Amino acid sequence: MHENKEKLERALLVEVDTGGYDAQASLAELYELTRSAGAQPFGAMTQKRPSQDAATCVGSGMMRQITEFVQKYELNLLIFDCELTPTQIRNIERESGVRAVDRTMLILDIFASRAQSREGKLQVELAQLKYLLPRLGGRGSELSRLGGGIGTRGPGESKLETDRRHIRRRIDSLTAQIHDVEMHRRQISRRRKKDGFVTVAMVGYTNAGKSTLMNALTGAGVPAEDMLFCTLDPTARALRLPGGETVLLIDTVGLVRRLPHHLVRAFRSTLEQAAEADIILNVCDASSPEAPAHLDVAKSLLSELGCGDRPVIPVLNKCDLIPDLGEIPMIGHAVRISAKTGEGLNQLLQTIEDNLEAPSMRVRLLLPFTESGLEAEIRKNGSVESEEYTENGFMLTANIPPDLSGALSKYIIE
Ligand SMILES: Nc1nc2c(ncn2[C@@H]2O[C@H](COP(=O)(O)OP(=O)(O)OP(=O)(O)O)[C@@H](O)[C@H]2O)c(=O)[nH]1
Ligand SMILES: [Mg+2]
Repeated sequence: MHENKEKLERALLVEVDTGGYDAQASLAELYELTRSAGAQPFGAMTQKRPSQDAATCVGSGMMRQITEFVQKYELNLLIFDCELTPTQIRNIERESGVRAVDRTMLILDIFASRAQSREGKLQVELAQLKYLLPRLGGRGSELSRLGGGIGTRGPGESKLETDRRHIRRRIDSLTAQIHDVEMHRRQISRRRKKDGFVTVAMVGYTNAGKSTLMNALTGAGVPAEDMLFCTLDPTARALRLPGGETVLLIDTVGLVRRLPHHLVRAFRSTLEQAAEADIILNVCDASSPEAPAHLDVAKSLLSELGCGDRPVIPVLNKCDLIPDLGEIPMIGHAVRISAKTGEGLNQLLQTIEDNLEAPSMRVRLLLPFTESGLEAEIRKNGSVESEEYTENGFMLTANIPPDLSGALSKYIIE
C-alpha cells in the first residue's frame, strides 16, 4: 500500500497529557495509527502538564530528552498525539532535527492513501487543504517538506506549491463538488427508500471487523485487514435473509477516538448513509477491553445524527478470541458473533429479520389544505397513486412509510 515500504520511517510517539481524555488509550491508538500509516512506532514518551508549551508543546527538559532519544536510535519522525501549531512544528523540527507531525496530519495521511471513491478523495483533499492553509504563512521553504513520507502524501501535493489564493479557490471548488456528490447520494438513498429497499448499516470502531462481516455475509470481497481505516468508502451489497427478503447491507468508515475536527465533516457525510438506514448494526471487537466504550461512542454519535428512533443492534464480534464466554462484556440484547469462524451469523440474520419494519402501507387520506407540510412528506418519502381536490381538502391514495402513519392517522379514511 505504501511506496516506501523498504525503508520504514522509525517514529517516536509523544503524548502530552493535558487531561480531559484517556491518554493511555489514545496513545495505544496512536501506535496503531502509526503502524497503519506505514511507519514503525519505535518508542513513546509521555508528559503530564496542565497545558501545551507554546513553543515546543512539551517542556524544554522533555524536548532535550526527545532529541537525545531521536539521535541515539536514529529515528526520523516524531508523532505528537495532539494538534500542533505551525510555530511548534517549526521549533520541534529545528531542535530535534527530524520531521514532526501531529495526530491530525497522521490521520489525514492514512485517509489520503486509502480514499478510493470520488467523494472520499474530495473530502480528504478538502480536509488537507483546510488544515494546511493557516499553516502556510511565511513558510515558503517548508513546502519542501513535501518530499515524501507521512504528512506529505495526498491528492493536494502538486497544488500546494502555488499560493494561498489558489488554495482558497480550490477549497471553494472542492466544497461545491462535494455538495453535488452529497445531493446525488441523498437522491439515491431516497429512491432506495421509495423502492422499498430496507437498508442495514454497519457502524463501529475501525478494526472491529465490519468489512470481514460484510464479506462473510455477502461474499462481497471488500478489503479487510488488520489496520486502521481500512475502509473509507461506503460499500453496499445485497443480503438475503432466512425469510427470503433481500436487504441492502452497507459497510462504513470506522470511528476513532479524538477525531480531528477537520475530518468530522468527512466522517459525517459518510455516516449519514448509516444514519438513514432502517436498521443499524453497532459492531465492536468484543476481545478489546475498550469494547463497551466503543459501543457507547458509536451509539451517541448515531443519536447525534438523529437515528434515535431506528433499531440499533449491538454486535459483539471476534468472540472466537475469547475462550471464556464470561469475559465478554454483558450488553443487553447484543448478538455474539465471529465474522471469522461464522459463529452466530445465523442468529444475527434472524435478529435483523426480527427488526424489519412493516412494509409501507397503502391508504386513502383526506388531508386538509392546511397540512401541506404532511403532503410534501408523503411525496418525499412515500408515493402518491392518485389525488383529487375536494372542498374539504386533498383526497389522496398513497403508499406511506410506517413512520408517517402516526402523524397521518387522523386523516386516514381507509
Ligand atoms: N479473530 C477474529 N478476527 C477478526 C474477526 N473479524 C475480523 N477480524 C480481523 O480484524 C481485522 C480488521 O477487520 P476489518 O473487517 O478490516 O475491520 P473493519 O471494521 O472493516 O475496519 P475499518 O475498515 O478500518 O473500519 C482483520 O485483520 C480481520 O481479519 C473475527 O471474528 N475474529
Ligand atoms: Mg472496513
